[in-house]
Amino acid sequence: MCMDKLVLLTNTTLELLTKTRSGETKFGEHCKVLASTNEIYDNIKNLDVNYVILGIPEDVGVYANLGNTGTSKAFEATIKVLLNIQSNPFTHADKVLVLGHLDFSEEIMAMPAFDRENPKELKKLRRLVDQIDKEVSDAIYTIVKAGKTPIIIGGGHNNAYGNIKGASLALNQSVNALNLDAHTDFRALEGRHSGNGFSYAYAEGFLDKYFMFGLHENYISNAIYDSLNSKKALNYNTFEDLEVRKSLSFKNELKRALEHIGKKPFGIEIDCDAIKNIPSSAKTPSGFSVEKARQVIHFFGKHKNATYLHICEAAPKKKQATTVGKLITYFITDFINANTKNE
Ligand SMILES: N=CN[C@@H](CCC(=O)O)C(=O)O
Repeated sequence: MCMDKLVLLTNTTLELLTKTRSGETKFGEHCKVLASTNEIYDNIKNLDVNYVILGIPEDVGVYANLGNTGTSKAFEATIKVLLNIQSNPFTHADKVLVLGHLDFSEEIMAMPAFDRENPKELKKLRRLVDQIDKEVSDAIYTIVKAGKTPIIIGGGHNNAYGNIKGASLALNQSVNALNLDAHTDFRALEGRHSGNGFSYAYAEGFLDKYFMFGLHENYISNAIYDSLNSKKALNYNTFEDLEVRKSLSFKNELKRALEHIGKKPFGIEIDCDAIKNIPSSAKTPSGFSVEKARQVIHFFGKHKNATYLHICEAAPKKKQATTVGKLITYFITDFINANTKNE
C-alpha cells in the first residue's frame, strides 16, 4: 500500500479547474479531495464517499502493443469537464473522492528509446508495463479494501490487469469482468501490453468469468476463437450479431451477460474503441452509439456486485479533448447514478 506514484488532486488545482458561476453549484465545489497521502488507506476508508476517481494517464501498454499512443491524455480532459458539470441530486458529487492520478511520466519518457521492431527490446519495453501493473493493482487494492468503488480513467486497456488483480486481492477471491470492447484483449502471454490484460489476469487466477460484449468479428483470431468457444469461463457476443445482422437482441444479451458475470463481484470495463468514431488507440468508423454504451454502464452499474468502472483507450488530440472529456464524464455520472440507487 505504498502508492508512491500517486499524485493527489490538490485543493488548489480543484479550485483552479472549477469555474464557478453565481446561482449554480459545480461538481468541483462538492466533491472531496485528500490533503495528504499519509495514512491513505485510513483516510479513504473514513471519508464519507462511495466512489474514488483515479486517473492512469499512460500509453506505455498501448505502445508495447504496437498501437497508437495518446491514451495518456484522457484523464486530464475528463477532469476538466467533470469538475464543471452541475452538482445536483443526479450527479452525487458529495459521494465522490477525486483522488488524483498515478504518475507514469518516467515510464512514458523511457518508452520511445525502445525499438519495438526488435524482439529483445520489445520484451524489455513490455517489462515497463509490469511495473505499471504493480502500481495500478496496489492502488485498486487500497481503494477496494477501504470499501469504496474505484472509477478508473485510463490509460490503455493493459490496466484491466491491475484493476482485476487489485480488486481480487482486496476481496480475497477471484472476480468477474464485463468488457464492452471491439477486441477480446485475451491475447497470448507474450509479455504485458494492452491486448492481454484479461488473459494474464485469467492465467494468474484473479479473473474468473469474463464476458466480452460486442466483439468485432474481423479482429477475432482463430486461436482466440477456439479459446472463446472452449473455456466455460469465457462468454461473448459480437457487434455484428447485435447491431448489423440483429440476430441477437441487445436487451436479452445484457441479461445473458449479467447471468454470466453477476453472481460475484465484477468489474465493468469500457474500451472506447467499441464506440463509433471516438478518438482511441484503435478508432473505428463502425461501433456502438454513445447511448448504447451509456445503457451498458447503467445496466451493469446498478447491480450490487459492480465493483469498479474502468474507462480506457480514449486518445484525444488537443482539439478533441473537450468532447472526449464530456463523453467520459457522461459514463462516470451514468455509473454513479445507477450504482447509488443500490444503497
Ligand atoms: N486494447 C486493445 N487491444 C487490441 C488492439 C487492436 C488494434 O490496435 O487494432 C488488440 O490487441 O487486439
